[in-house]
Amino acid sequence: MRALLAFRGLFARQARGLLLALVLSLVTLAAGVALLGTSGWFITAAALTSAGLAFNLFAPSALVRGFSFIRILARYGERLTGHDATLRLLADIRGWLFARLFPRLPLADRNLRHGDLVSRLTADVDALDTAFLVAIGPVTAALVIGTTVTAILAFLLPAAAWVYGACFALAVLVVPALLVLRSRSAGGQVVARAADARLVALDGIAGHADALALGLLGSSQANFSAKAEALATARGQLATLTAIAAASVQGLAALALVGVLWIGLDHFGGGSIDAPVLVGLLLAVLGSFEASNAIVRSVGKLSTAMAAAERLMALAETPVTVADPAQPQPVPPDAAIAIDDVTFCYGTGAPALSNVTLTVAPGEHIAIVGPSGGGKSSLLKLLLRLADPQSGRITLGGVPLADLRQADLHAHIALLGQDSPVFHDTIRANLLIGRADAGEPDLWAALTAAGIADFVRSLPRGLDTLLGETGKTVSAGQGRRLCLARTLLSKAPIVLLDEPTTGLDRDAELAFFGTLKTALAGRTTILVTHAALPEGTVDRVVTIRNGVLGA
Ligand SMILES: Nc1ncnc2c1ncn2[C@@H]1O[C@H](COP(=O)(O)OP(=O)(O)OP(=O)(O)O)[C@@H](O)[C@H]1O
Repeated sequence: MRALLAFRGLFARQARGLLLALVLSLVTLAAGVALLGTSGWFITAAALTSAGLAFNLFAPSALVRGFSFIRILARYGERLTGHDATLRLLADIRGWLFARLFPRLPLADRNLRHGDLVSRLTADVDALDTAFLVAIGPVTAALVIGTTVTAILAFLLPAAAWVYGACFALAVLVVPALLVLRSRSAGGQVVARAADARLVALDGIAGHADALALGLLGSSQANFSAKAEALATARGQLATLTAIAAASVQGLAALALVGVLWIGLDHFGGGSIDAPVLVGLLLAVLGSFEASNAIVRSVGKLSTAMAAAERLMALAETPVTVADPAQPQPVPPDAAIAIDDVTFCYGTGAPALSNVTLTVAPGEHIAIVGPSGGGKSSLLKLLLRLADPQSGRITLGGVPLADLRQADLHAHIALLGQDSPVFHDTIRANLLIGRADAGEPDLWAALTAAGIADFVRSLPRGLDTLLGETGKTVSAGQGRRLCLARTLLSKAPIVLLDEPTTGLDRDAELAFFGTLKTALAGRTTILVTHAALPEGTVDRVVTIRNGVLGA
């Protein structure tokens, strides 16, 4: 519950919409109860009055119609405003989570895998909407309706008010509270197992080609089936608890009805209440339990919302890997990069970099090559200050990276990674990520420098061509070049290229390297690659092996 309460500020931002939805759900319930009560009273009174001669049919029938219209309109309005406010709330929660996540990337906890993050950012956030829609709103509405019906009974049938009040309180407060308590662990299991199943599904899709080639599809399917079965078991447990609670509420509704009928018949015999009013009251009692049914049906989901909130808070409260300085310095222009005796290790493992010293002059192009695991990517990570070295220091124009604001540093250094994505959007939108205010001539200049302008020009829709999911409408080489154009568009004077030709055939790779010198002219460039570099691609090549820099 503590984790769920941590989101109250975001809930408060949507207070108006949520309050309106609450009022409308109250009107819906009240109209439903009034509709049933009036109908019971009306039908009984009409039946008891011979041919309706002495009974004014007009007023009650108008009331019945009026209440049903109010009920329909209020329910419609409640769904509209409730869902609108909830969707806005979910958008706020996602924005809040992303904002908390960015300074924490890359996450120190390597167990938090991609699929798990996806699961948290989608399903766990979605689970939070239930907190209001199914719990707070209906409970409040039910309490108002129950109190009103109890007050009416206290006026007309005082003894019945006690019976009804007790049954209703048990149905809307005690049963849901017990359900929340008993379903906590089942709710937690549902969330955790759903995340597991999603992870296995994502792994299965990502590794499908390999699993197929190695004949492992069977075990991949069996693994998914086992996870899905575990999830179904947890959901079954939650559903059983919810069904028991729903049956208890039905039992309490029946008890309240029999109690009111019993006491009512006694009063009817004594002449203190007439038949139409008694029937109207009985139906109103039945109608009011609609509210409690709604609570129980959905309060089971509160336990999943609580478990989801805990997972989200754990993510949002992950310690920040690198903190901004209290008094940041400006980034010096045209500055040399100086890596001075840097040693870095992940956790308590062996050093990924040992006593590395390297200087890169402004505008110089260097390549870092070496065997896999040598420490190339780790060095780029330190240059972007995604982690700090344990000893030694890195400076930019003499200013230690630790004295710069992360945002300033990242505006100064552009990265083209081996997995830089092409987004499912137009070429224009993909490029503008590099510089939002770039004009049409800038876009074409970047495309020309990246060697892909002719291709884009040949497309019927040019810059407005949709690239499809992960750029499936362009080749791997064209995708890389579009990413390079996006990197070039940024005004960053330092460019880091991490295995930019991964996935390209040798011809495409050579063509890509061929464009680098002119495309990046004037910018300090550090190219990390496994590929054999054609003569003249860079000014200097250094090798890194087992974390040690060599010539
Ligand atoms: N996040 C991490 N946590 C722990 N160890 C890591 C992490 N990333 C890399 N390492 C380890 O640090 C060492 C250097 O890895 P790094 O990725 O920098 O090498 P690389 O030269 O870029 O390799 P490749 O060419 O295969 O990308 C390796 O031993 C690697 O296992």
